[in-house]
Amino acid sequence: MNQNQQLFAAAQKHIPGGVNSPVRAFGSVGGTPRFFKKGLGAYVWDADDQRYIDYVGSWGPLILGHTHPDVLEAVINAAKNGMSFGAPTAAEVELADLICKMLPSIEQVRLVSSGTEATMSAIRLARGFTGRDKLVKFEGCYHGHADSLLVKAGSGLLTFGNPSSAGVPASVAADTLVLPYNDVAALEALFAEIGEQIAAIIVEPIAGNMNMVQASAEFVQAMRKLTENYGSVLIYDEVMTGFRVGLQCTQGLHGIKPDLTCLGKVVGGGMPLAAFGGRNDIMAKLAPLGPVYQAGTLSGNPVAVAAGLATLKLISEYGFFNQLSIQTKKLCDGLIQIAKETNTIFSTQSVGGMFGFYFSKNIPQSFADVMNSDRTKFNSFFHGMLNKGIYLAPSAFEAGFVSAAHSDQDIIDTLEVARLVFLEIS
Ligand SMILES: N[C@H](C=O)CCC(=O)O
Repeated sequence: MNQNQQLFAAAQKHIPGGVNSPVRAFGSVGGTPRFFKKGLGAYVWDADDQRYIDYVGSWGPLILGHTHPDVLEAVINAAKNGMSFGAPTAAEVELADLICKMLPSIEQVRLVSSGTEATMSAIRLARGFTGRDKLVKFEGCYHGHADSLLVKAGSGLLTFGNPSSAGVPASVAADTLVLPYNDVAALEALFAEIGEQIAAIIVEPIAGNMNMVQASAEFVQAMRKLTENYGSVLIYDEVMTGFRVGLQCTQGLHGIKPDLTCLGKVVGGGMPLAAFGGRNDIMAKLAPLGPVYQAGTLSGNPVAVAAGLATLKLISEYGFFNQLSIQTKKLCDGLIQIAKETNTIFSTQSVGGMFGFYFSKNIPQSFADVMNSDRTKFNSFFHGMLNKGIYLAPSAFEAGFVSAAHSDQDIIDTLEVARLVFLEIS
């Protein structure tokens, strides 16, 4: 047994499934998860000292690559002054100001510790604000693991083939109404029927938890118009896309202002930090100002805030997203070219530093399209790449990420490996 195998066996003794989050377990692709011991720039090293070019980036946060020197320095300096106070700090005021400056839809923001906390709190707030219970979500979207959101969800639930979790009371799930993604007619019909009862729509505006599916312009406009007309709250879950697809996130690309936005991943620079924020009148309902309770001992943790601030400052530098988009597109264009040359049915797309690839002729527009892609082929591709030093997400239902640390040579090396693997599996 190699080190990864030994560690996985040992891990299963005291950690359920040997992992602290299900998607890490290589569930649908099979095989042994890699246990990482080091990350630097675009690379990670596993317990057997195998180096990989990393396109997972801790599932999205590491837009600058692993252990960026400025982020590291900020974290070390902050930690030296205290790991946690459970009290306000100047740095969290600076981060809140910066977020509000970068995203015009956010007038007030609250910092939390995970994406799940952000979405869970945003939904409670939307319900408290509207006095309504019903929530609309879309099939294949994953908004963290709060009870009311584990209904027909993507990410690890899809990976393990169980899109609605056990342990969620039917009474809780009953208020979550699930519609197909990008289906304007279904959305209009639901609002026409019970629009006055709907507290909120929550959506991944670019769904990264069923691989990568983009909301159409018509769908975005319909969500905005219907929520405005019926007094419901539009929640953009930009935990994955926030500061990843562009400096003003997906909402900037869509040219709309959601009522509430959830952020995570990049905003915390690789540390446990997330946020939710939006309109003043809605945020004013939060305790201690209003009746909606939300709290957290580690919320606004100074070390995490330092990582977030350092990261947001670096990605705000002129040309950052332009360069990141070019690099990500180079990868996708290269893959398409190789797929053509090897007669592989394949499609791919990218926005900013986020990409999806599918063993299907056309880029998926819905959950059903993703389900119809050739996932057996995905698994073979994944393992072929992994064995040759390229680390992709171990699931056909997760997006990929390019960081500023991925060099031209890294992309060239990745494409060379992809060519070999396409030939192997075609
Ligand atoms: N898709 C998930 C979050 O974005 C992947 C991370 C996890 O569930 O551990």
